[in-house]
Amino acid sequence: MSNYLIRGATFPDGTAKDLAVENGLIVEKTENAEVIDAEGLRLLPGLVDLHTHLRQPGREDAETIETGSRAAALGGYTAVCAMANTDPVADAAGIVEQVWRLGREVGLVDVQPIGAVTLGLNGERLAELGAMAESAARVRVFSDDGHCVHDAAVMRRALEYVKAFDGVIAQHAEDPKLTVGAQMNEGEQSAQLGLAGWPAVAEEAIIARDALLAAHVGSRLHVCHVSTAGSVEVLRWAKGRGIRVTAEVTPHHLLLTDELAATYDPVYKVNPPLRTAEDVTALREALADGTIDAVATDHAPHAREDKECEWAAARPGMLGLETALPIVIRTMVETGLLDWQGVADRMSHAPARIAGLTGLTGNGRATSGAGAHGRPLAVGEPANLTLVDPSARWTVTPDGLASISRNTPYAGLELPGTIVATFLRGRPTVLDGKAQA
Ligand SMILES: NC(=O)N[C@@H](CC(=O)O)C(=O)O
Ligand SMILES: [Zn+2]
Ligand SMILES: [Zn+2]
Repeated sequence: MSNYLIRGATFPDGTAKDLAVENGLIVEKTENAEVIDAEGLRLLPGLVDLHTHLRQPGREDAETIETGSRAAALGGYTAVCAMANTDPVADAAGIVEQVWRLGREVGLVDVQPIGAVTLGLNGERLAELGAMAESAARVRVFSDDGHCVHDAAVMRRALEYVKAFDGVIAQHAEDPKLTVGAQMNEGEQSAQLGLAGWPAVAEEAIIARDALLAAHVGSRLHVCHVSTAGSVEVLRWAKGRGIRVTAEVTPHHLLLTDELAATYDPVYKVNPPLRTAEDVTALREALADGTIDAVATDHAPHAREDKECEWAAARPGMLGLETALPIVIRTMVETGLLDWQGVADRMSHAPARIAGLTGLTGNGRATSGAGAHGRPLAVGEPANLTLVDPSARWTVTPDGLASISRNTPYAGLELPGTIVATFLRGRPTVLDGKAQA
């Protein structure tokens, strides 16, 4: 394994200095190192994605663990949490172990499987949460994402169950009775376009209910892809009461609005739907003040036939891994809402903490350093690093992305920030902006 000297990089706190890497760790100094000139570049702890759809097993025509891992590394990620809505569903130890192992074989990012909450995502019977937690994949996050755990009694039992191993239930907050046939955000736009609406209350009511359940049970709730100003209010209230709830927002909900539905281009169809400009403003403010803890991509690749069709027939979801940091730079950093320390927190430290990937147990004691993410950029820590050129600008082209799928909503858009290098435990997975293997 090579040694690296990253020279003159600007750390999240704004100081520029050298960083040495040896045997996978950040060290005081190193010799015979490969030197990387990082003057003017930003150094971040390796990014961690709480919400990635890798589609393997089952839809390898849309993405595989290998292509998704490559997209993640190119986006500056060193760890991704793989959603359970695969085919078969990741609702048992054997399947999460398989995903985890395939991730290790590819070796470009750490793939941390998320387990399903209920068997087959059917919302009725709890999956083998304990067996998944005890498996080699060490699952801590459970989610029926794509579906809401809508039965309050099932949600309560799931929250109770995961308490034993400091697990967390990541809820796709959508009251299904309020979104039957929904195609986009319910509001002025949907009325004009004549499309069935997905009202904000369908999300907000479930977040409020689940926050109360989490408080009742004394367990941990995470809210996936928060999309409305009202949800932000509910989260603020819950956090103010000391309820253990965390939340994520996607890059697309920080940038795009429901006006794009007027194009009838299914690339803009996503769950939860793109909302209004007022919602976007509230989400940005909430991410800035910490009401929303983390940015998560909800990277949702879809095969051509599932997107290149009529709006109503198209599957919801958009690509996100390779554009997430640039969108955050554009919406949060260039607007002055978040500094780079904030970016490091919302895209690495916080998501790693929520997913239990920091290598520390709940009481702060170190377990194992090997799988640790979201750690400080300090001597002795694993060298999971992302090097960014914040002043470079690039134009998104679907064919230029590493994903198998092409459903990026940003085609033709110029974005700030390129990923120059990504290091996973001291090994470059991206160098000079190119994936290594
Ligand atoms: N976000 C989406 O629109 N789609 C996701 C499921 C989900 O995140 O709810 C998918 O799996 O395609
Ligand atoms: Zn979802
Ligand atoms: Zn999702």
